Amino acid sequence: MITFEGAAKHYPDGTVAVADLDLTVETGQTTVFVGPSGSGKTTSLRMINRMVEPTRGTVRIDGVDIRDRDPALLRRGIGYVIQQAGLFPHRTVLDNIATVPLLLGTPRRAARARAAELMELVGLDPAMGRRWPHQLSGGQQQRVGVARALAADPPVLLMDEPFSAVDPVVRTGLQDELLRLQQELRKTIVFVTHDIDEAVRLGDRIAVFRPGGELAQYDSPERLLTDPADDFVEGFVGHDRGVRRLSFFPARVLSLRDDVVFEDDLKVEDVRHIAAEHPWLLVVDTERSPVGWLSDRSLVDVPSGIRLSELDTVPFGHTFTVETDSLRAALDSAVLSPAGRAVGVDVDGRVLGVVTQDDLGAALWSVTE
Ligand SMILES: Nc1ncnc2c1ncn2[C@@H]1O[C@H](COP(=O)(O)OP(=O)(O)OP(=O)(O)O)[C@@H](O)[C@H]1O
Repeated sequence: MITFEGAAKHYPDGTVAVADLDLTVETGQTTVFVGPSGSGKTTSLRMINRMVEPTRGTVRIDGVDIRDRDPALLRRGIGYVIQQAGLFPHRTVLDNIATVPLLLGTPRRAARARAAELMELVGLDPAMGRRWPHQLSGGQQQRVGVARALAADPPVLLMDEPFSAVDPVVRTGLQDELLRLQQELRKTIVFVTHDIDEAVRLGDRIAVFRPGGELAQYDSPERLLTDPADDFVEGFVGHDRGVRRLSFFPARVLSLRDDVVFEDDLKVEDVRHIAAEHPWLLVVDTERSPVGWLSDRSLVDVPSGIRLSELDTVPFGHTFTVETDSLRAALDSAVLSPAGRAVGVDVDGRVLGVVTQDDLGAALWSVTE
């Protein structure tokens, strides 16, 4: 447990970087510091490993005032990951990861073996260990940064905007990887970001900072979206927080219909009676992978005997996974679908059914009211 007790940082020029911070970071959880630029997130984070000394107040780790700890020893128990990884350019990837164990006197062979294991843990091919940092993509470098921070197996991990320099797709992949790692490792993570979506995705608890280094709200992601403490937090979490909240409700509450789903070896006359009542039919192959949408109008002039596989279909858009996705993913799937309907699949990508906008609307009202 990390506790800030009235911790403040004032600079001689009068800047109040952090004002009287009282906050407890729970062991084994991910706590996210989020807020606009200059609101004191990084300063607060760096108080934890004594890179910044508070001008007032106290920071404790497991009850011990960190001023009573030797900074070098303290930092051995605290991994630190920064934006753009901060790798040593003239060391191979493997030696970058092995930096701390080597400093602590671990024999080179053992340190490199451990580094190779860590590469696998963060989703990198250990064969990349012989490369130089500049020979990796930005996302791969961030993974190396995470592996390096984990090398001494510290109970605490500080992450300062670690994923902000990579593109959104890579960023989502890195977030997924961190969620997976955290399931396994249960470190005490403090993560700084500007991005409320990232905070909601990764945080067990979120601390929202406001300009002037004040804590505006400290809550679970769901509480933050449901019940923002004031106008500042409401503005910061965004006026679309209603839609964001849907990420906390599972898509499996939806009722899916499969009476409009047809395998593509059927003939047009087998489906005409359904098409008379439904504007869109979903065609799947014999493995139940989605093929595309057929509109009722597109069947009008098609002679009998033609198989569905011979017809042009409209792209099915993107699917949602019923067991693991949220209502937000289902809504997204419906909104982006040319048919205005969401396609629900199982974890192997087989179609379980479709959800119409009416069904979706009814489910949204019932869970969020
Ligand atoms: N050495 C310093 N001297 C004076 N002011 C400083 C110093 N270091 C930081 N500050 C100020 O303290 C405030 C908080 O900075 P901090 O880096 O903690 O903010 P942040 O929320 O992490 O911002 P960002 O998201 O832009 O990184 C800022 O106004 C910054 O300019």
